[in-house]
Amino acid sequence: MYSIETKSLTKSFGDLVAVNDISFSVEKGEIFGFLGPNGAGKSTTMMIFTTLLKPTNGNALVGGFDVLKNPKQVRENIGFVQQETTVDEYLSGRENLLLQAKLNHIPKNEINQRIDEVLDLIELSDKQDEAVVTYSGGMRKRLDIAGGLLHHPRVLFLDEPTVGLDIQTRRKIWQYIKKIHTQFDMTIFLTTHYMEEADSLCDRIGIIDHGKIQVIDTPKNMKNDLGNEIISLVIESNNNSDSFLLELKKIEFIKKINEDDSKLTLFTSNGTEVIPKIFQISSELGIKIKSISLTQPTLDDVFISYTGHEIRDDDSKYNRRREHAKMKRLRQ
Ligand SMILES: Nc1ncnc2c1ncn2[C@@H]1O[C@H](COP(=O)(O)OP(=O)(O)OP(=O)(O)O)[C@@H](O)[C@H]1O
Repeated sequence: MYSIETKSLTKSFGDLVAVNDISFSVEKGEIFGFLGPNGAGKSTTMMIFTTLLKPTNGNALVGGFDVLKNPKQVRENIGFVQQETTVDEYLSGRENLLLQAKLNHIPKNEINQRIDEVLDLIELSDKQDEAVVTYSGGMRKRLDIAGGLLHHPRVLFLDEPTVGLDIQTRRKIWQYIKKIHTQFDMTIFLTTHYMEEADSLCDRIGIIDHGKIQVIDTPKNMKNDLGNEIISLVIESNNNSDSFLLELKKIEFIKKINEDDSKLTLFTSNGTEVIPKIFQISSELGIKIKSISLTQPTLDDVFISYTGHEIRDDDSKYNRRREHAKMKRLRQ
């Protein structure tokens, strides 16, 4: 049983194809993550799933409902926690949730009990009567997430749930997301550009770049597919560099080689066998090895192997995102 199914989904803004013919499904109860850099098409896809944008082509079913034909039913079955916090700073935490409960048409006699339940879950009961202006960034995010849970959605959408937060707060939020997932037994679809977040939270990850899905798999399988070891090699280039690369490609156990100028990354299933062979070939061809190291693959390596570039995780993103979101709102 799928919570999200999409086929040939495409979204263009003028000449720009932000989401380019993507098809995939998310199983009921899964935590599924879209991992990709700025501008990859993550938020656009999520906005289509949450009925805030219409696709140019293709379609999607969310919670079994068609986003184009049954948008109201889709909205009743989902929670959407946007990247920007939507809480009102001058209201208390509880007042914010009351407002959210009314917007979600939660029956009056259930409101207080549901608010108590989510406040307890995200451990904000003690601070519920304080104005949000006094809350830290992490507490505001928790309150935002709580607001998305009040109507007990079947599918929860989290757009970059920890962007702009420090690493300790980020890890705390991951714990809350895991707790919510278990307690509410819901499907979670999240977007992130943090490798560690995708690795820690997601059952499966879709790597998205330039509007296209490059691969979908479990983090573990993705890493295993690269081989269990990585040899990073920096050489002093000379006329034999091309032959050196050709010879390396012939070595048994090497699954893939990425080249970045004089830096070579070799994905292998048996580093200890491969390293002596590298030294042998380099001495035969007169190639000087400046450095060599053997490590275990990370999700960063997986990302590079599928996209050919790093995810560019820079701190300026948060402000850029705010500008971006403002632009989106203005254009709608
Ligand atoms: N309303 C819009 N009008 C025009 N272009 C848009 C609009 N929304 C998004 N885009 C463009 O579509 C592309 C994908 O944007 P999207 O926000 O989906 O990316 P993303 O992966 O979520 O990255 P980011 O985290 O930077 O938002 C980008 O090039 C973006 O500039």
